[in-house]
Amino acid sequence: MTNLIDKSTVFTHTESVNKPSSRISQAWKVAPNVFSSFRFAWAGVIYTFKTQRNFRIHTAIALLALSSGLIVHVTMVKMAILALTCALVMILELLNTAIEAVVDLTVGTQYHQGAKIAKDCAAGAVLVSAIASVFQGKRILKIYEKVVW
Ligand SMILES: Nc1ncnc2c1ncn2[C@@H]1O[C@H](COP(=O)(O)OP(=O)(O)OP(=O)(O)O)[C@@H](O)[C@H]1O
Repeated sequence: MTNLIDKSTVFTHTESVNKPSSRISQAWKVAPNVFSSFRFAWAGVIYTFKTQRNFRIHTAIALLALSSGLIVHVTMVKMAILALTCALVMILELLNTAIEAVVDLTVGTQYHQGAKIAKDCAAGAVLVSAIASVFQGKRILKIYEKVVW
């Protein structure tokens, strides 16, 4: 069981939650413009890439599928579906990481049935999308026919 949150992060968050007015001013300071928002969003992607093995695997498979799509010259529409399918899996992995972090923030290392349900369902969403994307990718690319035959 991995706990994504360290104690100092929890303390800072609790402090800001207890002071609503300071939270608003902090939010303004934290993301003063749209470029900062992009930077923080990108930091989330980098964090997930660094800490989540499954996200790295999904990224590698997505790159492989997209480059295969280019190599076998699939149509633009099929390429778009392929890209969206890959993106969906990665988006759900990002949300899974976010849910894990919120659960860890709430219950820490304590066992809680609600925490188990939240984490299992979030992981289940990734699993379902990954299975669907494998079938979708195989159908679109028809790699077996092109490469094997
Ligand atoms: N606080 C908790 N209370 C009860 N069960 C928990 C708790 N934390 C984790 N679990 C159980 O342990 C499993 C693994 O949790 P963990 O936080 O290690 O996720 P993970 O292995 O990083 O998941 P993923 O591979 O999806 O990133 C969860 O799916 C859940 O069933």
